[in-house]
Amino acid sequence: MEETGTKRLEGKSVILRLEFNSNEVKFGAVAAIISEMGGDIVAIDTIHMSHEISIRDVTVNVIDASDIGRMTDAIRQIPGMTIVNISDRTFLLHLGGKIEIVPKVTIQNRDDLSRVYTPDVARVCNAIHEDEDKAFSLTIKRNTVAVISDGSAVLGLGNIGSRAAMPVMEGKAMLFKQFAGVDAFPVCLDSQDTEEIIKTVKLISPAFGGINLEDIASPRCFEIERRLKEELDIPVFHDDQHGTAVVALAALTNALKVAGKPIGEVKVVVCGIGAAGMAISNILLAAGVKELIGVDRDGIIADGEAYDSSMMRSFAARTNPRRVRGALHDALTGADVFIGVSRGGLLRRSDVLAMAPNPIVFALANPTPEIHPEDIEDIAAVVATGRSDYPNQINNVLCFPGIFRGALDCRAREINEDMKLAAAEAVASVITDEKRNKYYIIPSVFDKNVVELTRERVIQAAIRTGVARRTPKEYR
Ligand SMILES: NC(=O)C1=CN([C@@H]2O[C@H](COP(=O)(O)OP(=O)(O)OC[C@H]3O[C@@H](n4cnc5c(N)ncnc54)[C@H](O)[C@@H]3O)[C@@H](O)[C@H]2O)C=CC1
Ligand SMILES: CC(=O)C(=O)O
Ligand SMILES: [Mg+2]
Repeated sequence: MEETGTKRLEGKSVILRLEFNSNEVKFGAVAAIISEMGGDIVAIDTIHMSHEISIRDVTVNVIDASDIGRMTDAIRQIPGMTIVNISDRTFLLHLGGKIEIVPKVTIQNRDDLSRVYTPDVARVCNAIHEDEDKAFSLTIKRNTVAVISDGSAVLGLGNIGSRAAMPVMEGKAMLFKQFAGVDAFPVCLDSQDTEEIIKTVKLISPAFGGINLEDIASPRCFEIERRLKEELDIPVFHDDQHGTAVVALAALTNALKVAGKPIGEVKVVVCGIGAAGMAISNILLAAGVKELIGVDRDGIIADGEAYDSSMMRSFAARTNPRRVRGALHDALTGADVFIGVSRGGLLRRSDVLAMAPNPIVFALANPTPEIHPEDIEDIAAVVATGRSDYPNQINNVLCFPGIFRGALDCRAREINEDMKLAAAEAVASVITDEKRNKYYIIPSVFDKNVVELTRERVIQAAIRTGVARRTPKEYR
């Protein structure tokens, strides 16, 4: 099995609305063609049925999206059969967007109206004017996070712009609410200018208890986060950096136990030293990794090379102690761990074969990983991706809901290093010694213990490091 860039089409589900004359054609004929063309019928809904005309919605799953074209061409050849419509279930789910705002109380009469709005609301406004901290208790601020993107590094899709980023940010908002009860709002900015973004986020910050920066390209994301952290008194967290780093550390902690390797003795290669790669490297160094090599587009990052950014110069100075030079393959020779947060399909089976025995491969690029698990399952001790359709999903969704839940509940001023490390320990600890194995190094996002434990550890760390402005009842 060789080599890089294998083109793989992702599974897809479509609904075909079929109209046919039941005297002329039987539904079984269509079903047979769908099956022959690689389709799996998962639902049939009758929309209309008369003596002659039958209209049915047929939901079909296919592994290879190109099967859909062949299948519909074949169905169109059946005499008496018409395809009225083809709908993509994912697009249907996005019609009109995925979230909405729902009031907590209903306005039933003029008295209610005068309380929620003018004139009575003015008393509440004045109370906040006199003591701005009351914004936390008397407005949505205490439970609301802005999910901010400029659309410049959306998943692994690149700079697709702010409008195209909205479905991802709406998705993040859903995850915040479903997993941690946090009200999050997607804010996609029509600017990719660092100063404009900083200014805009500061201007809208009064309404929010936290800022989650998402899918903003490096190196701009580093400066934006640094300045906002300095200039705002609410937590600012770049999810692609720190969320990914926390979950990667949690997963590596457990993967190393499966592979039987201590963290201080492993050689780690991080591919893609952008937002996620820089933060993953930093947290792994803080957690005890001694030999870490970064690889970006131009190859291995090494001290002594000329880099434009001071962050890259600092990274080079802190990593690659043996001053290895060359390309990804050179970095991977003899390495124990590969962590990819770069681009889909760039890792080859031969690269993994060059690694040390029992290699650990985290191919985290989304939506297409650096290598597909089935290509190396037989030679790797542990494989993980960022996707939900393989075992071992390393995705920042495992930590950002719990981290923000904890930070909001103790009204933390910031999310600091101790809180991130505490979150990584919490996520890792959900997998007990008895349960841990090569396919189970990281819990499911649906495991309720993840958010609960993360929240608890994050609050404890915030209190310990003096950034909590409120102590929740259970910690008093
Ligand atoms: N599983 C997860 O939870 C997460 C996955 N990701 C994925 O990681 C990838 C990177 O995301 P970000 O760090 O936010 O983007 P980014 O744009 O900040 O960084 C990407 C880095 O990869 C480098 N790169 C591009 N092509 C390369 C190549 N051929 N070889 C080596 N390096 C290369 C770029 O120069 C850049 O430094 C994306 O695919 C994203 O979807 C990001 C965050 C979370
Ligand atoms: C998971 C995520 O945040 C990303 O791929 O950008
Ligand atoms: Mg992201």
